[in-house]
Amino acid sequence: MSVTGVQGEEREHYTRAESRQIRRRSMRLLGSLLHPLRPTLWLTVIAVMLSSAAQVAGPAIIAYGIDTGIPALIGQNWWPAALSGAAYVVTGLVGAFLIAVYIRLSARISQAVLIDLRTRVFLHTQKLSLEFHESYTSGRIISRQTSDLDAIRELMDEGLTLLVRGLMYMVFTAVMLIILDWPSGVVLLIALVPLGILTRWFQVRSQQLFRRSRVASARLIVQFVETMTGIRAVQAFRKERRNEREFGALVEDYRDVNAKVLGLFAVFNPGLALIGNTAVAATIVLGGFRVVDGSLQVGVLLAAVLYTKRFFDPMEDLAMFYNGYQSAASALEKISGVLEEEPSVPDPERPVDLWNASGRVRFDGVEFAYTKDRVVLPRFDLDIPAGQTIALVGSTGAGKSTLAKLIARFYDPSDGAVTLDDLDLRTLHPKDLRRAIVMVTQEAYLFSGSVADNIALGKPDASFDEVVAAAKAVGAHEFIEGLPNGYDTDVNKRGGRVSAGQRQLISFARAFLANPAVLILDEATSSLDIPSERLVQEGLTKLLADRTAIIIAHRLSTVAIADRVLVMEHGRIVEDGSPAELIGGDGRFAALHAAWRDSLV
Ligand SMILES: Nc1ncnc2c1ncn2[C@@H]1O[C@H](COP(=O)(O)OP(=O)(O)OP(=O)(O)O)[C@@H](O)[C@H]1O
Repeated sequence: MSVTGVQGEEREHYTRAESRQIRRRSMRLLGSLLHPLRPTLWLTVIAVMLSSAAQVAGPAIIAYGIDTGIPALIGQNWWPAALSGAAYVVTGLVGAFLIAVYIRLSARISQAVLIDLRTRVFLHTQKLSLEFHESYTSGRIISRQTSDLDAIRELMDEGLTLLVRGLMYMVFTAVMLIILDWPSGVVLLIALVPLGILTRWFQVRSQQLFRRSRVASARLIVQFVETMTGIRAVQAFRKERRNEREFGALVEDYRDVNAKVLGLFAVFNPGLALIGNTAVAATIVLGGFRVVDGSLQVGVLLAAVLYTKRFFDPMEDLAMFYNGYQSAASALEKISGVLEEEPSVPDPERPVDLWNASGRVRFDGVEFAYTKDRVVLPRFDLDIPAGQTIALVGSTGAGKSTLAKLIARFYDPSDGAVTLDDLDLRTLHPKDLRRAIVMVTQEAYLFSGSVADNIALGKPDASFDEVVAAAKAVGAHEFIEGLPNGYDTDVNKRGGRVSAGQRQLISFARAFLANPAVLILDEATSSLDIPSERLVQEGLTKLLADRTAIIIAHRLSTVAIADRVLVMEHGRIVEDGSPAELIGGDGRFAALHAAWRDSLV
């Protein structure tokens, strides 16, 4: 199984080759993010190194003060003591200044990386084809944009400086200790053995637990987002109790795994303190004997003790860093997977010009399958002359929406070609395609903003008069005038709420303004009341005039305004003719029509 793009994202285990592939992909992404920031990065590293060096100088200066400064003071010589005091203050000040410098620089880097990454993820996911969005849920997209980016932000904001500073500090400290007093250095080296074992133990255990904790928190987000996006269904079907139970189980799982993580720290941190204190004690005892026999100065012993103690200080931070690093690395892996996805409906490299489409649509030997194992539309041909109004009918799952999506090029056929004015849709510039073919979906989605903005989406440079003219044409003007702020009413604010039928009319006005050669309409829910239905029906008639139209008709009243009816069954067109012909015949449509007529009396 491949791990390209978002495939295999939910898997817990990867083969070695797959891990390498994923790691390489996220490193490439990281490299491309950091590349423009190289000068700032170098400055940051230099500032961190210098500040660590300045801090590490402290104990050596103290040793000099005690062993040279104090004896000189007794002999009335103030200079060495004054010098060590001044050196201590100056290194302290320089260290503090450099800390301020690198905090500013690293903040600048982390902001730049995050903004870049956030923008890339947004623009890229927006560009990906419908096929991607139909399978990759919005919960997962939101996870990428929120918790994953947060994990990376946390690492960049604090983790990286912790790591670089901690490591630098440990290396410098060890080197200074060895230079100053090598026997104490040997004690430290011996302490590294249990330290290595403890760290390895922590690393192995924490890797699994941190991964489980991330999976658990991602599940929480997905569950939350899916409940909230489907809140109508949740409340309508009284799913709250079940959701509460499911959410409760997820929270419990998350808590358990976090408790285990804390348990790890409960062993690691005291273990660390034990090793550190033992090393300090050993240094004191060993050094004490050497001070007594005169082979070691007191000041050097004090410095050696300070160095040994300080060596262990950053270790707890490094363990925390490891946690942050793992979260950020896995977040980056997932994000790089999303960014690796290619639109399954790619833009043509050299688009063909299409100015005024007449609206003739043809399917030439088209076959279509969403997944390789199941053909949804077996091979077929279909010719729709310009200006014809087609009603697509058929039972649920027959393939009507699929056929419509092929005309709108939300998907490309698996075989054959869909053409507009004899041009393959795959060769058209997306702008030309969207201008020529417009699909009005069932939900008639309205964006936040005014009614006028929502209508103007059909033609972004439209004047207000054109917006009003479009609304009048489809019969939406009257109800819009009646809204609290007329055309300026915000459709998503309280009071600005519009009914399903009104929403449909707004989307008709939008399509009317766009004035496409081909209009595809996934017809409204049949829940409209009679006056609304009549209103929508009138709007529809105006909208359909002078263009090719394909209507997925759920109401037989809509079929009456069609020139031609296509009846679909199991992905095939089983009947094709004018409404009168089909009603007069003895096929499926005639039966459907008879049943509908009977239901009216
Ligand atoms: N994104 C998808 N991935 C895989 N299969 C799909 C997808 N969308 C639809 N299908 C399948 O394709 C077949 C045709 O579905 P389609 O939505 O075109 O039917 P329809 O006639 O429009 O139905 P309805 O009237 O209920 O909307 C169905 O069997 C459905 O399960």
